[in-house]
Amino acid sequence: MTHLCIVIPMKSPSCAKQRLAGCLSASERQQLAVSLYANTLAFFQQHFPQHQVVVISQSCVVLSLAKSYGAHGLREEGKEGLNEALWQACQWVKKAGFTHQVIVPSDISLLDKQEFDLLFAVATQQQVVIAQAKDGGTNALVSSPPDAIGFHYGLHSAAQHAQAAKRQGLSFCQLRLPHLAQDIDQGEDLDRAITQQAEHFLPWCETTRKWPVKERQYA
Ligand SMILES: Nc1nc2c(ncn2[C@@H]2O[C@H](COP(=O)(O)OP(=O)(O)OP(=O)(O)O)[C@@H](O)[C@H]2O)c(=O)[nH]1
Ligand SMILES: O=C(O)[C@H](O)COP(=O)(O)O
Repeated sequence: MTHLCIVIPMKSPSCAKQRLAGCLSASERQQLAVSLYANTLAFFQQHFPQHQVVVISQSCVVLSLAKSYGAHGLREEGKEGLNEALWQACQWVKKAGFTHQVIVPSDISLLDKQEFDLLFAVATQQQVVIAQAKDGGTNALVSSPPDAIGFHYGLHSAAQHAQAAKRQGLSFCQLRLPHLAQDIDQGEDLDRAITQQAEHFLPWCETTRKWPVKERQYA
């Protein structure tokens, strides 16, 4: 019996999207981070209400927003970074008796139900499933049991997670899904997202008066 918990790690908005500092102001970066995060919460509440969602963050505002979308909020202890935050969340997921943990970042520009239907279906057949990010990162990580492998988010993390699963003799597979591969890290990612999914980003663009500016210079 699959009992699946979705874990969303979320930085404090004031610290988020630092790589966009070359093209967005601090308040624009904060607005973007929060709108992507709220969109992620709304997506799972609407399309996968049967799955528990857990958010881990240092920010009370982030945890309060999680609660408003029916998610459970976990207060991150210390400031050790993403991998430590995920380890803390994983202890809660294990203790709560979930068989599968699915880590999803808060900054995927367009979440696609069919891609997650596929991810969750594969998760019933493999102990680890890695949905690669466009830059070699990890944009979704399924593990069963939740602590099946350690967390190696950072440079080339998809390969790191695959090696960890292989080392431990676990069944695993890597997926490259068109929308799930697209998180927003750099200015070019933001322009692509606004251009390709304008209707989805319209509220944020209008709030911040930002629109794809072809000649915009990115740092
Ligand atoms: N709880 C928690 N979440 C984190 C931490 N670092 C990153 N995240 C989250 O992990 C996901 C991937 O984050 P990154 O792309 O590395 O960070 P970012 O804030 O989106 O962008 P940068 O500031 O440019 O690195 C996002 O959902 C972040 O909010 C952390 O230390 N703690
Ligand atoms: O995917 C990862 O390992 C982390 O999210 C960091 O990668 P990113 O900075 O490309 O999002």
